[in-house]
Amino acid sequence: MPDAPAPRAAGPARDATGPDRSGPGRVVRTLDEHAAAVLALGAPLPARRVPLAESLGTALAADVVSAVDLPPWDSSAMDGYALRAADLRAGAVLRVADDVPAGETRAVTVPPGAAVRIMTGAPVPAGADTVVPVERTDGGTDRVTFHDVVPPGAHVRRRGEDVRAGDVVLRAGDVLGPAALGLLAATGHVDAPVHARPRVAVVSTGSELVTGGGPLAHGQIHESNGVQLAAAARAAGADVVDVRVLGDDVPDVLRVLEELGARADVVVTTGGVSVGAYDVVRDALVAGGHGELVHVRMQPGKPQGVGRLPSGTPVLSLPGNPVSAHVSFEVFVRPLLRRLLGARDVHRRRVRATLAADVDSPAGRRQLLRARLDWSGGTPVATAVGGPGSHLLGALARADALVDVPAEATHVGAGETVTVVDLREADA
Ligand SMILES: Nc1nc2c(c(=O)[nH]1)N[C@H]1C(S)=C(S)[C@@H](COP(=O)(O)OP(=O)(O)OC[C@H]3O[C@@H](n4cnc5c(N)ncnc54)[C@H](O)[C@@H]3O)O[C@H]1N2
Ligand code: MOO
Repeated sequence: MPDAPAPRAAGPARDATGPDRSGPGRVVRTLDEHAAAVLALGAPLPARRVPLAESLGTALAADVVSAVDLPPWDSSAMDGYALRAADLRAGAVLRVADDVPAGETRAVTVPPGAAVRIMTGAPVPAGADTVVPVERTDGGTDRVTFHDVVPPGAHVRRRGEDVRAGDVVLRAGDVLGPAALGLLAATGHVDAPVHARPRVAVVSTGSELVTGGGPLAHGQIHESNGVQLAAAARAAGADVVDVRVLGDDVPDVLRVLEELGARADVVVTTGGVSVGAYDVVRDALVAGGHGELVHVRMQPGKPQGVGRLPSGTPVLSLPGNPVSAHVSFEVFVRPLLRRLLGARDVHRRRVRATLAADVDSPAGRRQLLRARLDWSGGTPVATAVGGPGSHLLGALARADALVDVPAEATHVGAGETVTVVDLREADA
């Protein structure tokens, strides 16, 4: 994430088996160091032309030029009468010489001393420079009486006043939202040169996980991270090609990871990366020689795995706690997906906000605290929801922001200014 402290000059430290229980042999990194390491795993995917209807949320691989002027000709902004401004006076009565609906392709001219009935979006006839809305007239069809005047040039949209043929209307790296797609269509395009969407496979691990609803035995829980991460990947612009839920079986996890690696651009796993006896993703990454285990100095999201599968596909192993998985996706996976997608800006918007109430934070770990942002006043106000527990999914679902508490801070007081990551999806 931006606004970060500079990475340490020295190489990554190896963590001793100390009181933080991060585990022997783990690489210790700051959030920014790990985010940079993950981002370095990918580059924008190849470009192709994709129909506009399938391009929402993709990023342009090249600048796009307009084929036409917008508007393409002088057009009326109102239903009414087109005429020469010189002929308009309050109380004037003019002959209605013609009728121009939208879609009229005849070249119509308004004679001096006459008016042409015109509809919104229709071409303004030659000779006319002004449109009088129908409400300011008697609405006549043979002869029309003008109740009052409008300024010369009123309600005429000039050819090319919005976009000119040859203008670059969108740039490489722009992510296509609804308005951008509308602009592409209006400027004569039926498809767009965009980078491929990253193909993402999601793997949840844990013998306690149950899919498909139904009653739970003691010790079981409904699987949720797979659903959550797949949705987050789609919201980031990715294609989710597979979602698997696996038990705590190392050979099985290893086999599935390698299989998915051949079909995906990124494999995301959740669970089993900590220091427990059955942390199978950790063991599969080590057994397959596919990656390293990392202790990131953050909360939530401390245990992480990262590497490459035999196909070369990056594998990102997030912790199993639902809030940890979600926040880890936000700060590590999403920027990589945005990079593969070719987006110019891979990071979420960060804003300065006022903290509504005191919060505490662990020393030495950068905390990303779930919060709601109130934008109703001048400066946004951030209210933490649910506290720091990384199991608090109910609170996560109410949050729309992350308060970024620096690693060295152990307390931030009400009224202090904090940096906040805005999690709301932009309209691209
Ligand atoms: N002795 C230590 N224990 C733990 C440490 C530590 O340093 N020393 N770190 C803790 C931290 S911090 C985290 S985060 C977790 C991460 O552990 P894992 O990645 O191995 O995750 P699991 O143990 O598999 O699961 C944790 C938690 O999340 C639930 N879970 C897992 N997957 C799903 C899913 N797909 N859907 C819903 N919920 C899921 C799981 O049932 C557990 O409750 O380790 C701490 N422990
Ligand atoms: O680092 Mo864990 O992700 O705090 O719960």
